[in-house]
Amino acid sequence: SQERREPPGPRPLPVFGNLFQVDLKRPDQSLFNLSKKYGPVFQIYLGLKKVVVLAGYRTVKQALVNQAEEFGNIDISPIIYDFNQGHGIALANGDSWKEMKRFALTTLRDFGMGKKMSEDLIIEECGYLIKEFEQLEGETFDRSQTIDYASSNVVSALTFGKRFDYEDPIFQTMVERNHETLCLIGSASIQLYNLIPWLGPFLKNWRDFMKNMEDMKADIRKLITDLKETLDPEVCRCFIDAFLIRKKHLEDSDIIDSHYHDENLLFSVINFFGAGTETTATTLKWSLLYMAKFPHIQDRVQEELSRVVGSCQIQIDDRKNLPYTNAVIHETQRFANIGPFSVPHATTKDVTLQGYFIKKGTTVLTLLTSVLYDENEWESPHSFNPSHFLDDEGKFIRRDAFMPFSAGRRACLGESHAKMELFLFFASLLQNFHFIPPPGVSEDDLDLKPVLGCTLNPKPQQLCAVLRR
Ligand code: HEM
Repeated sequence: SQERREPPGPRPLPVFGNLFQVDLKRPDQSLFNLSKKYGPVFQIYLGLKKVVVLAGYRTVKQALVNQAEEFGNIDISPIIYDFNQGHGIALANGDSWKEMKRFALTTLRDFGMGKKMSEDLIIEECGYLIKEFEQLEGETFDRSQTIDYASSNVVSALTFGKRFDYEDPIFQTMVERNHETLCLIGSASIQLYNLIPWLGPFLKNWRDFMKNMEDMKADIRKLITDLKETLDPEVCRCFIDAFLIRKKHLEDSDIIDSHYHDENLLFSVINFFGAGTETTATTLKWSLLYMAKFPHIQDRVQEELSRVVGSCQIQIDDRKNLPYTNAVIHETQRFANIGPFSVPHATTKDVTLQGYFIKKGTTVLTLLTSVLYDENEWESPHSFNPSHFLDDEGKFIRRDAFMPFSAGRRACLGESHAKMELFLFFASLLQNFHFIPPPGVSEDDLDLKPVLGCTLNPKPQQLCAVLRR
């Protein structure tokens, strides 16, 4: 019947499905192109697996916001199950997810409202990051590791109640391993494993992944143990403390089968570290590359910063007086589009979307590329244009299709935190340094084509940070 009409899509080959129709270098672009042919709701076969793709702001919003419940599960593929066995926040579903997310949101909000905490620890980290750049004395740098460490330290301070020295070998290993694990999850051989799980032990990437997970869990368990041993229920130092205190309260009231158990703590922490490090760091790397690439935009940011804050310490309250800087950060997130697929979702029940029937448990990709580059929403989607976020008087404006954090009930838990971090890091760096291509390289030579890792990353390229003071 009409009710059961499946979404259209290209005809699949046996076994391979539509794999040959997807450019693996930019799969998101391929799917965006297919949506122009088949419409905003279409299906493709990645091998034997059927996936429904949602494209464009209107459609993605309709699913994630208006039908939030129906489209609100994460797709638990075999590798995701190996990752966390259903525990934690980012890759879990059901009551446990709901309770963990609620708890994490409240806890982060409390840290932000105790005002000083979140803001101060980001400002402190800015200081360390600036010192690292100063030491370069205008020499070239490739932007990567220091920024990863700074970003990871903000999440670490929230979760473990302490930052790490950039030279700390254990910390360096944790950051590197986190990156490697995310890349492994995205690798071709792990996708093969997802289709044919018994292959696991024969695949090097799967074995590496499992080993990484064990090492990561061991490191984090150790950090948790240290906090447990020094826990004072009257003083909450970090997320882990907040969790342990809640757990103790429940146990003291003889509630022992709650969701507040060691595995949920362990994987929530792993999620914070995993979701909070790479995303913010990659965005920041893009922002510096754009500034070197578009010097007239950098000049305007620096003019605004000089005029509004001068050489004072930048604080979050300054954001409302820095509309151009804020617009540049938003445009960076839009244009860089670091998580083009978001996280694969799955339907929680049979559902109809725009007249198409989608069965319970179907994998759904919300194509964020098609939202952040939606031609019906953005005046000039294919160019870096901060005016997307400014009105005629130069005031900052929000845009509905600004959806790098996704939307609806699975929306990013760290959104307001990440925004604070991006603003303070970016504005402090631009206040102190001018970013330019290295000697002998012109702005035109800087390459904006992304490389697909676990996020869309800038190509490794050298830049110079010239002190402005
Ligand atoms: C620029 C920075 C960031 C971007 C672009 C980003 C983006 C995203 C996206 C697209 C999702 C998936 C939403 C979905 O499934 O529909 C997500 C989920 C999540 N993010 Fe972020 N994120 C960022 C920073 C952070 C930070 C700093 C944290 C931690 C403090 C964090 C924690 C999480 C968690 C825990 C989830 C899972 C939420 C859930 O499943 O309900 N993220 N993020």
